[in-house]
Amino acid sequence: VQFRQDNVEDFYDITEEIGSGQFAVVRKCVEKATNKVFAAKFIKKRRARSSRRGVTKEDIEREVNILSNVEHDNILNLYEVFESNSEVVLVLEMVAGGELFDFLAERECLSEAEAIVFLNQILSGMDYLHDRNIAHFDLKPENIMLYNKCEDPHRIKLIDFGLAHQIEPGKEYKNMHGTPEFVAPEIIAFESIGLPADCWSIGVITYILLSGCSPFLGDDKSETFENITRVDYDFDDEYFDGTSDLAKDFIQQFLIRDPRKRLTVKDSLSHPWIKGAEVSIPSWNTIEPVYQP
Ligand SMILES: Nc1cc2c(nn1)-c1ccccc1CC2
Repeated sequence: VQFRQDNVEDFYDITEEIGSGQFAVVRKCVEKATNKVFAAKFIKKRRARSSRRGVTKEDIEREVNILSNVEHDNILNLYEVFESNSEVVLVLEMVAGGELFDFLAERECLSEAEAIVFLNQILSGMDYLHDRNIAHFDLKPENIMLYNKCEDPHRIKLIDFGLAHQIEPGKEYKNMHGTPEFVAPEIIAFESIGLPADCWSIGVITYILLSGCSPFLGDDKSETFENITRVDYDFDDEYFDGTSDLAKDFIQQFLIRDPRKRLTVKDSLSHPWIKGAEVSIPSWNTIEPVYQP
């Protein structure tokens, strides 16, 4: 995908803000020629090498390259890219169902059946990425968007590949990034990191989906890091009383200190909790669909 040097406003009507990150703002936009709705992600370019603000051209190109070379139903699609001297604009597929984070906040926690409907899609998208040695490195409920609110069962898309990297097998990769609550111990220890870091985050996300609680969250960042480094978490009966042993085993196999011993995405698809699930989502207007994953 080439970076168009035209002005994005000549081709899209830019409207309300629908999201924002550290150096990016996402606005709803309508393509003038087709009246189709997209999401425009405006990324501030870093001006000087020494500056801490904005994103380097190299990091922006990495995100664009990854998005341009992936195509999966659960990964947000990139349509085109515009560049001006101060920013790069990614024209992305519009998803209007909001973050899984907010969906969960309204419900406090999900039934195992509902969590499995989401996890099947998260694991499917992550299996596609990991097959291509692409690590997301920022998996969290805020970066999982619902396609739309009214659909049932809910379809999701993985978004924000700003920290994603293609990991060359055998090559060492180290970096300190991600959101404290969800980062794997090897990231905190500044050891080499790879695909297993995403698997740790999936374990944290599953714990949150089923309980509404965050397993390692402390009163501040350093306490959270302490809890992660010690893998200090438990299944408090107050929140996990009705949770099946299979679900707890699924989580436990991701939250393992040694990345080499951690469950891979591919293996997790065969875990009895995911594989064995006869998932049916009660929906008011149709007979009960029974899903055989
Ligand atoms: N960092 C973010 C953040 C967001 C998005 N993308 N990247 C997004 C993409 C498509 C539709 C809506 C959004 C809003 C949140």
